[in-house]
Amino acid sequence: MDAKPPSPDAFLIRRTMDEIAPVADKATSYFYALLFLRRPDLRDLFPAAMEAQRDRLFRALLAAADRIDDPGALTEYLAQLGRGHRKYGTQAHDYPALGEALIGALSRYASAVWTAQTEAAWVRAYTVISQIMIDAAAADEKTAPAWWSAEVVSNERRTRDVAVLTVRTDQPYPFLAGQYAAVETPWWPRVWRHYSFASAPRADGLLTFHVRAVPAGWVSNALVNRAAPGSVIRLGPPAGTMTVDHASASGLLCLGGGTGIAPIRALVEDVAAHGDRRSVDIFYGARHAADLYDLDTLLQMKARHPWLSVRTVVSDTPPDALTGPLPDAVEEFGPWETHDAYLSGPPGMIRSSVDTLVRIGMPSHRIRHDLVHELVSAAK
Ligand SMILES: NC(=O)C1=CN([C@@H]2O[C@H](COP(=O)(O)OP(=O)(O)OC[C@H]3O[C@@H](n4cnc5c(N)ncnc54)[C@H](O)[C@@H]3O)[C@@H](O)[C@H]2O)C=CC1
Repeated sequence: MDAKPPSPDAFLIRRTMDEIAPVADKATSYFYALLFLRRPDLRDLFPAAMEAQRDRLFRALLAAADRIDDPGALTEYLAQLGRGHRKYGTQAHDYPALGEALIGALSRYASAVWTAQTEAAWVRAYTVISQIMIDAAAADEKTAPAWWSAEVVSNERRTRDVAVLTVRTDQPYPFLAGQYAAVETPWWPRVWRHYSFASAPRADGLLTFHVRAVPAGWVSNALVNRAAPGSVIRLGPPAGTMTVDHASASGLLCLGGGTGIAPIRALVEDVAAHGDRRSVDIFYGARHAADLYDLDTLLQMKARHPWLSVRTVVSDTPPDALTGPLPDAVEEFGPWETHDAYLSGPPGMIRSSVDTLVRIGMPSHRIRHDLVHELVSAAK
């Protein structure tokens, strides 16, 4: 395969990132120190405890710069990021200060490769990045609120640490099955975490999330253990590209690990609602059989829909059915060349599932999942 050589700017940007990688922690701290020194007022847009936020913004900027040679992917990623930043209260005039802090941190921690050309390449990249974000936010402002208030309707405990939360938004919330939203609780102001919708859009407008309370997970523990009917949380705009292409007739191969089963369930409802009757094969993975908290619902769906198959894969204890890593089980039942794959679960599962599927011949453009770095924060 002929990989296109990077543009001169992309080459300089990648070289800076390679230099920064081993000292990314220090560069991140310095980035925020510079930012708050120059614009103390921006401190209020961030959570009180910065450890939770730490490198998210800095990493998002680096991820964007890394796509500078791929305008399609760059625009899609940044437009979503720009819209998503409205809920933090970010204004167009805040972007120059962010750019200065970014370049200040990079020039200090990548000093070995920093030249006037490198700086010029970063200035050009940041100008493109910030303009796409600003434009997307401005366009979104015309049609959508910066965030939605949502009242908890029910909090149903499924296992010791997994809860199903149902909420009602104050205004209509348009989204697609397979997408996710950032969620903020009243107990941890300005700390946002991503959760996938566990059902397709419903006639009653209610939204559902599956949340596992993970150790040291502020938002997840608050949602599982404190959110009760009447609690009000905030939601950012819908995001994510793991949605069904209804123009295609291909079967869907769905891998859901742990609470990653939530959007898979939404996809099944979406296929059913469109009357597509495409084959949908679900592999539902968990560490222990007792963690397959949503199996009953999936089996009920299977009883209604002859085109749906559901297989469970338990990795850490010997069950009566399939054992071992989720991707291996999928390989056993292949080939899947005529399917589109939908992957949802822990980052490690997504990475190894992509590797397995590509290895057994599935073209990578048929594999859908959301950005792993976004989902890492989803776990907390
Ligand atoms: N749209 C998405 O991609 C969504 C992702 N998630 C993420 O899914 C995760 C769910 O966590 P838990 O319920 O605690 O699941 P878990 O950690 O108990 O694992 C669930 C499944 O993934 C497999 N797995 C875990 N690590 C793996 C690895 N490195 N390689 C191969 N397989 C691996 C396990 O064997 C099991 O089958 C969270 O990180 C959450 O952020 C949750 C909802 C939606």
